[in-house]
This record gives sequence, structure tokens and C-alpha cells, in this order.
Amino acid sequence: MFRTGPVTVEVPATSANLGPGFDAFGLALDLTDTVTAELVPGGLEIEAAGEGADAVPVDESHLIIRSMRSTFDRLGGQPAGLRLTSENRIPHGRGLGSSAAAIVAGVLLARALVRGGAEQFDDAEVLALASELEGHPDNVAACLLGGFTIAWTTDGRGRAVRSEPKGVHPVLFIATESSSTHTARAALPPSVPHPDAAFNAARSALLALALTQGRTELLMSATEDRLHQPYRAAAMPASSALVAELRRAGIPAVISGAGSSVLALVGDQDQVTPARAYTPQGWRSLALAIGEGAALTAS
Ligand SMILES: Nc1ncnc2c1ncn2[C@@H]1O[C@H](COP(=O)(O)OP(=O)(O)OP(=O)(O)O)[C@@H](O)[C@H]1O
Ligand SMILES: N[C@@H](CCO)C(=O)O
Repeated sequence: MFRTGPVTVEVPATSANLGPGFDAFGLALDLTDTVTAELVPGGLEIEAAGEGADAVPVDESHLIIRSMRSTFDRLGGQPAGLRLTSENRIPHGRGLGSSAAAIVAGVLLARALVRGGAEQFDDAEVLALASELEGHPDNVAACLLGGFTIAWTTDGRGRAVRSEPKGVHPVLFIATESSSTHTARAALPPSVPHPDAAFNAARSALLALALTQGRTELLMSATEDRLHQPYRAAAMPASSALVAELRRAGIPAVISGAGSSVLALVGDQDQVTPARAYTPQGWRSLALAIGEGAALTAS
């Protein structure tokens, strides 16, 4: 039933929400983790290097391993032994989709280690399982498909479409403090005022149009949000202050995912360096290209 491997996958960082598109919008970024898996006669071996390597567990609770286990279960059973190595470049707990990348890597690697896995478990199944494991589909959609993605959930299954953003140059401001997605989601109220929902519906539609048609002059209005950022601001004051400062300077900026990093969608390449001048002390900034979706690079 199994292939011994090794198999390797490149999975991109992603920025979710993009302001108004809470749990729906995602943007893949050209910053990837490289993860390799192979079957061994017995046991579990994990070697991690780079971002978060000292903090991730090296047992069955490792997120990539848990995702591989879930996938093997769907494909008929577990192998005798597994060896995993990862080169992590995506910072953890910074709103850059590290958990989505880990989940997508695990699902794709397990599928590749099963003979006929891709026929039994197609890409729509991968997206549905990865969304279920992550709890929401926005980051995993962008990680799998690349580009700008719109994701939604029907009957509990994550679904998504990819489109091509035009004329935007993402600049990431990577915070020193981490923020757990779990905690950031707990800060959200169970319901929101109807006018706020209407406010975000208009901005989301506008942002999809602005990004796909290169209408960068709409980005300031299109990145406004009332559904999540206001409720999370107190938990990430430095990030919220940077978003406000960039926006005062006319640079469309949002909290990246559940924070704590900040994403600016710069509409003019010449404005990338001036935008990076706002990087707070101790933070890092990166000007990144739009990323491609997860890809198996060797098998
Ligand atoms: N390469 C990896 N290997 C193992 N575990 C990982 C890996 N990447 C992320 N994780 C796990 O996911 C956690 C971070 O998930 P969390 O959802 O809080 O933040 P994020 O995914 O970086 O940000 P966001 O979801 O807002 O984009 C890490 O603390 C770690 O437990
Ligand atoms: N849409 C998610 C992204 C973070 O994983 C959130 O904001 O909670």
C-alpha cells in the first residue's frame, strides 16, 4: 500500500483575512517551509530546523505528524514507522499561516506516501481535510492553491477558488511578540451588529475587485474591517498602532491573519522602500512576491 519515499513538499506562508475577508480571503507569499517524509521500519523520528524548531514537539503531537496520521487514516491505515525533516522559514504564531502550512504539508506528504493516494483522495478532499484540521479554510486554501484565494465552507467542507492579484506588492512587518490564533479567536464576540456585517460585505466585494482588476486606488477603502481587528486590538497594541500609522500615511495596511504581524498592500513598487521605513524597532520587514501553491518537489 505504501511508497517508502522520501517525498518533499514546499509549502508557502499565507496572510489571511486581508482586512474585511475574515475566514475567507488568503494571499500566498513567496516564503516557504520545506518538509520531507519517508517511511522507516518502525518508530517516529522528527528533525526540525529554522523557525520554531526549538519549540515544536518531537512526538505524535507534532502538527505535521498529526496531519499525516489523519490522512493515513482516511487512506486505509498507518505505516510502521515515519521519519520527518523540516526546514522552517515561516515564523510561528505571527499571522503568517505557519499552522496551515504544517497541516497542508502533512496531508500532501501522507497522500504521496500511499500508492494511488492522489486518485483516492483528490485535491478537493485535501482542502476539506486541511480546513477541518485548521478549523477554518482561509490559510489552507491560499497555501494549497497559491495567489489570492476566496474560501468558504459548505456542509462542513472547505472550498476555495484562486485568482491572480494584480498590481499589489505585499510588505510584511513581522512582530517581535507572537499571538496565538486560538487566543485571538477567543477575543471575538459571538455576534456582531448588522451594520458592521453590511460594512464588511461591501468592503470584501470591493477588495476582491480591487485585487483582481489591479484597482489599487480602491485598496484603502477596500481593506477596512469591523468584524475582527477592533476586537483584537487590545491584545496586540503595537500591531494595531502600526496599522493605524501606515493607514494615516495612505498605505493600505491590515493585521495579517490573527496577528501579530502587519501586512501592507502597496500599490506602487516605488513605495515599497518608503513603506518599510515604518518598521518598528525590533521588528523585521520583508517585501515578498505573491506565492505559488504547495508543491511536491521530489518523490
Ligand atoms: N512547521 C511546523 N512544525 C510543527 N508545528 C508547527 C509548524 N508550524 C506551525 N506549527 C504549530 O502551529 C503553531 C502556530 O499556529 P497559530 O495558528 O497559532 O499561528 P500561525 O499559523 O503562525 O498564524 P495564523 O494562523 O494567524 O496565520 C505553532 O506554535 C506550532 O505549534
Ligand atoms: N481567519 C483566521 C486566520 C488566522 O488563522 C483568524 O483571523 O482567526
